[in-house]
Amino acid sequence: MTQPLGRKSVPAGSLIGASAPDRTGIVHLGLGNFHRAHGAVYTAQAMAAAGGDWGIRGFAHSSDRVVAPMRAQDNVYSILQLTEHGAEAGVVDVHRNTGVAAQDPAAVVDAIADPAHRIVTLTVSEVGYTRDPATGRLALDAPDVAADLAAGATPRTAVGMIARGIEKRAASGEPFAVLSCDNLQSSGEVTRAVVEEFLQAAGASEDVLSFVDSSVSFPNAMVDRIVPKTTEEHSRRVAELLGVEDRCPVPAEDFTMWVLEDDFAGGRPAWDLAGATFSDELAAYEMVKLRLLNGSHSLIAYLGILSGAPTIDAAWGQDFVREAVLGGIAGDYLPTFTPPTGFDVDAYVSELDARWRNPLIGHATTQVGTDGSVKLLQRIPDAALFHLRRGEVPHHLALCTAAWIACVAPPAGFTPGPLAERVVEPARDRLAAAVDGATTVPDHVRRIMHGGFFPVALAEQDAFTARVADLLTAIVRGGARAAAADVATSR
Ligand SMILES: NC(=O)c1ccc[n+]([C@@H]2O[C@H](COP(=O)([O-])OP(=O)(O)OC[C@H]3O[C@@H](n4cnc5c(N)ncnc54)[C@H](O)[C@@H]3O)[C@@H](O)[C@H]2O)c1
Ligand SMILES: O=P(O)(O)OC[C@@H](O)[C@@H](O)[C@H](O)[C@H](O)CO
Repeated sequence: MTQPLGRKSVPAGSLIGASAPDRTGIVHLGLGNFHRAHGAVYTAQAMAAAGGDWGIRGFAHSSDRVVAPMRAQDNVYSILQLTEHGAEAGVVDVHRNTGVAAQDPAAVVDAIADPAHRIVTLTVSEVGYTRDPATGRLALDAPDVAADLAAGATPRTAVGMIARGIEKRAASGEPFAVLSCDNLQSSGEVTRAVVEEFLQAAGASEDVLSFVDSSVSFPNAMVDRIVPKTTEEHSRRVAELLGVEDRCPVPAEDFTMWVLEDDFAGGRPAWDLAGATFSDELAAYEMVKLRLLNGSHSLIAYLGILSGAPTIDAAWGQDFVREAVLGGIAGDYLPTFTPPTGFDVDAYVSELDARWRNPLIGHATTQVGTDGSVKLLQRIPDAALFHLRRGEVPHHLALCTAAWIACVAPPAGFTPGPLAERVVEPARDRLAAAVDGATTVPDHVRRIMHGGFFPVALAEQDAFTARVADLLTAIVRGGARAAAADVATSR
C-alpha cells in the first residue's frame, strides 16, 4: 500500500527547490497543469536559492478538478518529468492556499487587494482575456463581461476580478505586478489594456486609474514547457518512482524556458537564479515561441486530428505533417521576425523536433486544438499579413486555417472524424450559424473570414480567403494529406 502524498510524507530527497513559508506573496489565477509545472517550479527553486515570502495563493477558475485533490494532500503535488530516456519525479510545495474563483470570487478580489501580495500571475488560457477577436479589445458586449461591469456585480471573469481587486487595493497604494503566463503576443500589454478598458467601462475613479498607471506593472513574458493533461497512468508512475499516492501529479517534458521583462512594481522572487531569463527583447522571444512552437503546434494538431492521430508525437511521425510544418517554419514564420540577439533559432527548431517526437508526453492533438478560434489569433493573422502585404500567399498558414475550419466548422457533407468531434471550440455555434446556407466551399470560407472570427485586416485579404478555400476543398476531396501535398508544390 502506498502512502498518500502530503506535507508529512514528501519522500526524502524528492523536494524540488524549497517549501514556501506560510506567508503568501503571489496570487495565481488559473490553477491548472501549466502553472504547476512552470511558474510554481521556478518559484520553488528561486526560494531555495534566495528565500522570500513567495508562497502562492492559487485559484482555479471554475472547476475543483485540481483544487480538491490538492487540498486533500496539503496542496503538495509531484511533477512527473517525461524524457525520451525515461521518467523522474519530484515534489513541489509552494501553494499555501487554494480555491475555486467561481465558488468564491470575493476571495479572489480580496487576495488581489491584500498588500501582502506583490504579484498576480495568470494562466487563464487565451479565452480568459475575454477579447473581441476582430478588434483585440475587451469584449464589452460578451455576456460575462457585461455582467461583471454592472455596478455592485460579483465578477466572474478573470479581467473583472483583477480590475475589482485593483479598485479595492488602490486605497492602500501598495504597488504590485500582474504577470500573464499565457501564450499571448505582448502578454503584459494585452493584460494591461483589457484591465484598463474594464476599469474605464466600469467608471472607475481617477484615483484608481492613476494607481494603475503609477503602481501596477504588467511585464511581458514568454513561457515554454509542454505540459499535457494528467492521466491515471501518471499517478501510477509517480507511485512507482516515489512510493506515494499522488491524485494530481503534473506530467511535463524536461525542457523549460521563461523569459520576462524585469518590471515588477512590488518586487519578485529570484526567478533568475532558478533559470529564468530577464530581457528587454520580449517581443522577439514571444515571436519565436508563439510562431515556431505554438503556430506549428496548431498545424500539427489539426492535420493530426484530420488524419486520425490522437497525439502530437503520432501526428509528427507522419511525413506529410513534418514536411508541412517544417515548410511553414522556414517559409511562412521565420521571415516574419528578427530573433532575439544571440538566439540560436536553428537549435530551437531542432529541439522542437525532439520535443514533438517524445513518445512519453502523449500530448493530445485535441488538447492543442482546443479553443482554436482564440488561439489562432496569436498564431496566424500577423504573420499572414506580413506576407500578404508583400503580395505573397502564406500557404502553410492558409493550410492551418483550412484544417481548423475542417475540424470545427466542416462544410456540408464533410465529416472530419471522431477526434474532431472532441475538440472543444467555444465558437462552434457561432461558426455553424455563420456558414448556415453556404452553397460552396469558397462561400463557406468567405462567411467565416468575414464573420468576425479574424481581424478585419486579414478578412480583407481575398488572396488568403481564396487559398484557404482551395485547401479546404482539397481536404474535403482527399483529406489532410492531399491538402499538404498541394501546399508542398505551391512554391
Ligand atoms: N500546457 C502547456 O503546455 C502550456 C505551455 C505554455 C503556456 N500554457 C498556457 O497556460 C494556459 C493553461 O494551460 P494548462 O495546461 O494549465 O491548462 P489547464 O486546463 O490545466 O488549466 C487551465 C486553467 O485556466 C483556467 N481557465 C480556463 N478558461 C478560463 C476562463 N475563461 N477564464 C479564466 N480562467 C480560465 C482553468 O480554470 C484552469 O485553471 C494555456 O492556455 C496557455 O496559455 C500552457
Ligand atoms: O496552451 P495552449 O492551449 O495555448 O496551446 C497548446 C500548446 O500549443 C501549448 O500548450 C504548448 O504545449 C506550450 O505552449 C509549450 O510551451
